[in-house]
Amino acid sequence: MYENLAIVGATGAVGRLIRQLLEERKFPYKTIKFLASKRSAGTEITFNGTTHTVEELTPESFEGVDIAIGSTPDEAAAEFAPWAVKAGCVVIDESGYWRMKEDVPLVVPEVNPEAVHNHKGIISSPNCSTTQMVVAMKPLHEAGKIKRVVVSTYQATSGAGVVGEEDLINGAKAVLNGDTYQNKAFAHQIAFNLIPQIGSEKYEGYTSEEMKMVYETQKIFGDDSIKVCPTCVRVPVTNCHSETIMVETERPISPAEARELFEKAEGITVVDNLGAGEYPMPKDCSNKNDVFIGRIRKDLSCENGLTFWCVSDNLRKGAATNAVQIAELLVRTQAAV
Ligand SMILES: NC(=O)C1=CN([C@@H]2O[C@H](COP(=O)(O)OP(=O)(O)OC[C@H]3O[C@@H](n4cnc5c(N)ncnc54)[C@H](OP(=O)(O)O)[C@@H]3O)[C@@H](O)[C@H]2O)C=CC1
Ligand SMILES: N[C@@H](CC(=O)OP(=O)(O)O)C(=O)O
Repeated sequence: MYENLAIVGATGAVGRLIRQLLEERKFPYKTIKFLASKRSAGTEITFNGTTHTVEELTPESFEGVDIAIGSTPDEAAAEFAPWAVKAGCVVIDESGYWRMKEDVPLVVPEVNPEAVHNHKGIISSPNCSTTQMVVAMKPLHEAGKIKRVVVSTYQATSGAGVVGEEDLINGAKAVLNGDTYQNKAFAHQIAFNLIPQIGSEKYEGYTSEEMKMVYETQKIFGDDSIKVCPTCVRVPVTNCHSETIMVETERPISPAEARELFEKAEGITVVDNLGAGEYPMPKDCSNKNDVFIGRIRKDLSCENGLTFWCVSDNLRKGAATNAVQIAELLVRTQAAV
């Protein structure tokens, strides 16, 4: 039975939303505890009308816990997940640390729900830019087999956590007032600027964020032959990642067919009327769980190419919503046994 929960990293940007989503979606539970680092231990959180004290994460935190949803930095996830598994708990982890490990399913419920059953205690939720892209790719891949993807991202500052959000707001105020501002999350000023680097230098001139989009996409589809060419850019938008996605398929898919496939797909909302100025924009997609798609058109440079615009709330579908959906999948599957 999955009825005793722990939320690890409960005070962070993603953790806050996980709490909100569990309330919104009336997630069933008997007990719940909220864990964070020593810094936040002792602070109070109200959840479903009850006040809880945040506890410091320790090896003993998982006694009697059935599911832990973790949204901590990689180093903390590397440490706590084995403690939880040892205590008999299933971990759903948001961090990058476990995603590419063997025996750790990387799950997006709209794309590869069956993978959830292959876990040995740890299930990973993908990188936020990858998640929205694979949700969009899924119906096209099923219909026409995607061979190649060229993607450019426009990533919001909330992707870098609470301090990323602060760097945009406080940095913008400082620029407007002619003051100096010391960034906490970014290497360069983000207000009134674009930064074409997310993560560290990783492989052949690609960053770690970009290589996550390559490797995680292949793992989720179970197909290493899908080629992905990503460019990840940080933009001065507080929330929601946007992407231009160009796919090349084995058989041609017309824009009309793609629209129909997107409209039928789970977790996708189409907003696509260029003449009327209607397309997804971060300000409209924030606080929503779906992946939004617009500007669907033929790629004029490629025989079987299709291109479109895709926006999704990186903290929701890119992180918290996806993790809570995985937990719901576990609960549903258990109920069905
Ligand atoms: N933001 C996004 O769009 C996405 C984020 N993710 C991943 O989710 C994870 C969390 O990201 P985000 O919420 O943005 O980050 P935040 O920095 O906003 O939050 C981090 C959380 O982890 C806790 N924490 C940090 N160090 C430790 C530790 N040593 N032991 C216990 N708890 C610790 C913090 O607690 P305290 O308050 O005590 O510091 C806080 O609750 C990261 O791995 C990130 O890569 C994944 C997809 C998208
Ligand atoms: N790096 C992403 C968010 C994130 O945390 O990704 P990951 O969980 O793969 O480190 C961003 O900054 O937008």
